[in-house]
Amino acid sequence: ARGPVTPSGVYKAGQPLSFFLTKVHGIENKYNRFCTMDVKDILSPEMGNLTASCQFNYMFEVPWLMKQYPQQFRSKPLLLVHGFKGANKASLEADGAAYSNIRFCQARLDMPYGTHHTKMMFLLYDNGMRVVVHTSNMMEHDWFQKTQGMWISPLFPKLSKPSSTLGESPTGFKRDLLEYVGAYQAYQLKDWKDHIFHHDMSSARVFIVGSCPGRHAGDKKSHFGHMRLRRLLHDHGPEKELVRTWPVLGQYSSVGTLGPAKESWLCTEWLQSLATVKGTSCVPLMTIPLQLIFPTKDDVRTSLEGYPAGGSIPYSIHVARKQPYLHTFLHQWRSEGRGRSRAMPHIKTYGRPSPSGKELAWFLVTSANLSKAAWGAMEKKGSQLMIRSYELGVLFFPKFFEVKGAFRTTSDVDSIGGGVFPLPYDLPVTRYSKGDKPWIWDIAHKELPDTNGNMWCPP
Ligand SMILES: O=C(O)c1c[nH]c2c(-c3ccccc3)cccc2c1=O
Repeated sequence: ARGPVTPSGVYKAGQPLSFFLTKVHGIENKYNRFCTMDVKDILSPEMGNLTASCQFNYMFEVPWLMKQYPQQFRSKPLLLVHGFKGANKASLEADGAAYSNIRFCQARLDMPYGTHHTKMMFLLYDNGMRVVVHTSNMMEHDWFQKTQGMWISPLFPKLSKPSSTLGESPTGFKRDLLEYVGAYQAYQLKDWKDHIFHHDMSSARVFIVGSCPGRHAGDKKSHFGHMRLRRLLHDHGPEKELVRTWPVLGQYSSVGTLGPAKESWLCTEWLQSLATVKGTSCVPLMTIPLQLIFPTKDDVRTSLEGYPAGGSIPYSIHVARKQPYLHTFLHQWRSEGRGRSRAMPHIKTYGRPSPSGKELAWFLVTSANLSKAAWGAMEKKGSQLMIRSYELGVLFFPKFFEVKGAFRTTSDVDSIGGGVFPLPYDLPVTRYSKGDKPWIWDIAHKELPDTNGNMWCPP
């Protein structure tokens, strides 16, 4: 199959990878024709006859969300999984009270500074179930003029009886999804765990990479966060020789406090995980180029949205000031091939591209920004991994898509074919120019006007 084949046989994607970008409004149609989906496409009757759904997310505009469902699905049971507390929780629940089909599940956030970032849809149909793992908040602006990503599962058929072993995929998708959902320890998710038990997920070819709050020790240490990625790269990653000179790539829309020096966490613990190859994590980190993609002030200023795009790129001056070393790794947001150089990134992706960018040893699309809260930080001499937030992503390895060696890549998808990976941005990356500054959301930007002729004067 060439990706999600809807009942009418309409192909919404050109590849079995099922990795899409969201539709960007206001750009040439040709850039929204292949490997793109709008929120209404995902919820369309063409994907299945919906009987219930569950939306895991961070931010919700409830009236807008309800309008994204086709009229005939707006009365179906809808569970919203969030991490809000206090007034924010009350406000969200008040918004939902207007809809008798909406129920809520508040994810427990016991660690300070934790957030429920995970963005996932469970879509239950009369003939099966689909899982969508993505990067967009359930609010209009996130689906309008930004670069966002998603993985849409094949239709998982219903099993004749529930099973934790039947319906397992070569990547352990069903087991790992159940473990992730189980980590919430929430009674409101029991029915959805049962639905997962009841479906055959053997067609899933991606690995789940999740984070959940807690101090993970023993064998659980490699079940979440960057240690989960380290374990998967150790078990299924590229041959050491193949990627010896290949960069590690990180692309994200916000950054946490990573410590006073690159050796504090970024270029030691975190890079050690992402640079892991088949069979070993012992690679000379000094020889591994680290390439980070993060929008410049001018990328935001000249974007389709203008400076307001920066309202979803919350990099604080208080954090930036503490880690000037980070800026030496930064590269511009460039997506000429996908027509998205002016659609600011809210997608988060990580991978191992060849120096030319023509090949890719693995690729992760996730909710996780570049932060210790999301990826975890080792404690107690590396015996436990402390994670603050819920995050979720899916990891693509070539061999699980019948591709020998590395994926061939393209950032120009109008000729997408088997085994070619549709990148969200242009590779090789483009370093910041002299004078380029990273976008910072809580300082004024008044030197030059944005696309709409406005300046940026945060309160
Ligand atoms: O999970 C997500 O997608 C997002 C999570 N937090 C965001 C914030 C924020 C920053 C500091 C404190 C609280 C919220 C601001 C703007 C966009 C986002 C966002 O997009």
